[in-house]
Amino acid sequence: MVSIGVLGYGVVGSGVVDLLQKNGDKLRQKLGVDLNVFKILVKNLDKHKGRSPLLTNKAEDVIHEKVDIVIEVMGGIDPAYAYVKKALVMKKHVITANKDLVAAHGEELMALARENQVCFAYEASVGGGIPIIRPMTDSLAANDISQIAAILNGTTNYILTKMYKENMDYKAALQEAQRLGFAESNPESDVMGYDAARKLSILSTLAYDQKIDWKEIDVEGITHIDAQDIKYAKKLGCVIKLLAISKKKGDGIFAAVRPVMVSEKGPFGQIDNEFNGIMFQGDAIGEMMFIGKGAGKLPTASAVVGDIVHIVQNHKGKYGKVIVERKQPCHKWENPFQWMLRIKTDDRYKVMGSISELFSINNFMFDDAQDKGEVICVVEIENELSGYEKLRHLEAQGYIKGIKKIMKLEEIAS
Ligand SMILES: NC(=O)C1=CN([C@@H]2O[C@H](COP(=O)(O)OP(=O)(O)OC[C@H]3O[C@@H](n4cnc5c(N)ncnc54)[C@H](OP(=O)(O)O)[C@@H]3O)[C@@H](O)[C@H]2O)C=CC1
Ligand SMILES: N[C@@H](CC=O)C(=O)O
Repeated sequence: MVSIGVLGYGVVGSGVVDLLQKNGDKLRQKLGVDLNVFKILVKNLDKHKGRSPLLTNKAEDVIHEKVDIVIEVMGGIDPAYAYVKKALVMKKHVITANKDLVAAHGEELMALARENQVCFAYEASVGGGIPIIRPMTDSLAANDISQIAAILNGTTNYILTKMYKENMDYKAALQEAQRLGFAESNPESDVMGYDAARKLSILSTLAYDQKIDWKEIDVEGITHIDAQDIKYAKKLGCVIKLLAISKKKGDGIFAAVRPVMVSEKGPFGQIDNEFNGIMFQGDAIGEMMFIGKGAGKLPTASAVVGDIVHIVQNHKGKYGKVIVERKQPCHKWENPFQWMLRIKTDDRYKVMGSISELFSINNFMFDDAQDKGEVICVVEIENELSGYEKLRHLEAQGYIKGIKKIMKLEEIAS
């Protein structure tokens, strides 16, 4: 029998316990052993009255001599970090879905796991139910990966889908994502793009064999996206997605998280709701995309239970390479792209004149009657640095009250 301690009984923790129960027979047949939940840690026992006799509010009941595998699905850094370290030192295998923890302390915890001859597995920390960590560490290891482009946050993708397809307002869509268990306990992490940046840092570190710190990734969230942006994106045959992109550029690495307008019919344009999509460019495999549910109870539990199976089948403490070399990513997009600009002004004609002088214009698209005080257009940009330089010139003209820009990509060029 394999004894499992679970830290956390929220969306993911309860999903893991339910899934182990639901598919217990099938797992027993596959593995030849029983998977038995020993104890489950929660913060507030009163909240869970009558739900399970295994609940406790004492961590030492879970990180216990009799336990073989500790599953950390509490979230946050404290006390999760201390609990995971304690479990590894006690030579327990550890599985986590906690990207905050993996992005901040992953390398140290992998090294500690190796030292103690146990596994530190984190499949659910990126892409929810999508198997992506093990493909990156094992199956795709023969490739030199040059680029990752991905939708990595289910909550923001759900919000943007609802705003686009059902004209739902941002706040209502966020509340729905919270109700469905997609959002973090502090959803700022989702909507400000930090969650996607953490996941991009985990994937990029594995892809490029150099530590990419999530705090050094250029991040823009979706809080400023409004119904007008969605309306203009639609007019252009586009949909707005929060994309996480990293790519090798000579000796450097570009890494950013941004809302981007992509073609409605393209590979990212069709990934809706809580689904994630992760596209790689490898020298042997070429382009490859993984799509699936990136958030939610059972999809995430599926990845956690997959890690249990992996540990039981291998049991050697080999899982997870330890990356020590650090790399600071650069933030500026170096390929041609377009910006949709929304410029607030009292003097539209002057602004249009200035834009025409500074930029090559693809399209002026505002509606005279509706879009009062705004000039809306799509302009061609050679690279981001030159684009910002031109914006500075535009702002210096004085009759501009504010500029909003959203990147538009025809394709994610390598
Ligand atoms: N939700 C999702 O779709 C996904 C989540 N994840 C990650 O999985 C982890 C868990 O997420 P989720 O299940 O949604 O979170 P929840 O907020 O739903 O659940 C957290 C659980 O941990 C318990 N907990 C939190 N802090 C403590 C503490 N200090 N001491 C004891 N127990 C504590 C809570 O106890 P109590 O119930 O008493 O409050 C609760 O049972 C997070 O790292 C998240 O980022 C990863 C992929 C997808
Ligand atoms: N809050 C996260 C949950 C999964 O990691 C998301 O919305 O993607």
